Amino acid sequence: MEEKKELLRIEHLTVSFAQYEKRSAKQGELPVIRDLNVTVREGEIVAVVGSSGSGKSLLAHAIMGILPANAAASGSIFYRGSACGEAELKALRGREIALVPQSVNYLDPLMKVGRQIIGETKKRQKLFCGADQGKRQKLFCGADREKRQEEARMRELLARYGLADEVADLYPFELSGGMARRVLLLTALMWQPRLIIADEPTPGMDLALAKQAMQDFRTFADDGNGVLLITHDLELALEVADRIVVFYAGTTVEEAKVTDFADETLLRHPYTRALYEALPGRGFAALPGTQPYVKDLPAGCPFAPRCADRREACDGEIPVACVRGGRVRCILYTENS
Ligand SMILES: Nc1ncnc2c1ncn2[C@@H]1O[C@H](COP(=O)(O)OP(=O)(O)OP(=O)(O)O)[C@@H](O)[C@H]1O
Ligand code: NI
Repeated sequence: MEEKKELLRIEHLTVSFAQYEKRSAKQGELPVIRDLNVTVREGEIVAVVGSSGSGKSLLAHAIMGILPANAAASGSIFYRGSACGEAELKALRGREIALVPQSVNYLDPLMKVGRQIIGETKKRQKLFCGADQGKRQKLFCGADREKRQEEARMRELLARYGLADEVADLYPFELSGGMARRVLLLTALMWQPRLIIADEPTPGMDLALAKQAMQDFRTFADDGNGVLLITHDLELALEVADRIVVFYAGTTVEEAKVTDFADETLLRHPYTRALYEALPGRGFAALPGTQPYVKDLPAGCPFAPRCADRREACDGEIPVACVRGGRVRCILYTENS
């Protein structure tokens, strides 16, 4: 079978925050993401699964080029085969890559919802048509017809997510949390980008709407686009994704096909197996202990303190191994272990 074309490839991404050390004017570096790898191909939904604080949102922000000012990133981000620096990412986020942010605070509080949904689409078209060619753009885009089409599409999307037309005339503060989430989601769908980065898109939605969102992601991916679905909900991810990337304490510990989750013995990393054991259908066996805070990360494997298979070599460097068509970062799969 022909390998699908890559949309996004992230290699060895590291994100650190500059911070002052206690009782000293010295600035230290706090790495919160370390050596992280993710790939999304055309036609794929890739789910990034990990518990709170594992670095999922920071990954989304690194891809969108919107990390906070005190963060420094290194590593490589490729979009459709081209390496992207800050400027390239900025251009892409207006056109090709859309974010469904985790926080509803991303809505502009001073602008009516409808204008925001359509405004984002306009911004994108401007980039396509050439920003400084105002008049030509009007002719080129057929302004009136275009506007009617956009409004019709917006109304269709609003209805699909159980929102009345009137919602377009509200300000964000007049929306409930769940309504605001739906607006963020349909804004991304409205753009028709090539890649959607959806950071916890469904909390606050009821089951039917969450299912609708997943179905829309599936259709979007089947049209040859890509979705990076960020979630702490493995069950949801298993329903819709093609591949699962498991995060633990700021790094990728495993990359597996969804079908690997049909049989526990196909899973590779002890943490992935622990997540699997915690699924409702598997008896909710919660893993004792907590994910370490980035400041207290042990050397070597961050999961080692909670791992039943722990051995001395876990304290050293752990390379990524390719196993059964997936990837794993665990000493059990390296030579001489
Ligand atoms: N601006 C910041 N300054 C310092 N540390 C930060 C900053 N933003 C995030 N972090 C730290 O980076 C780590 C990863 O945060 P991130 O928001 O990516 O987690 P997450 O996996 O998205 O969690 P959640 O599931 O709760 O949304 C956390 O330990 C967090 O404390
Ligand atoms: Ni997050």
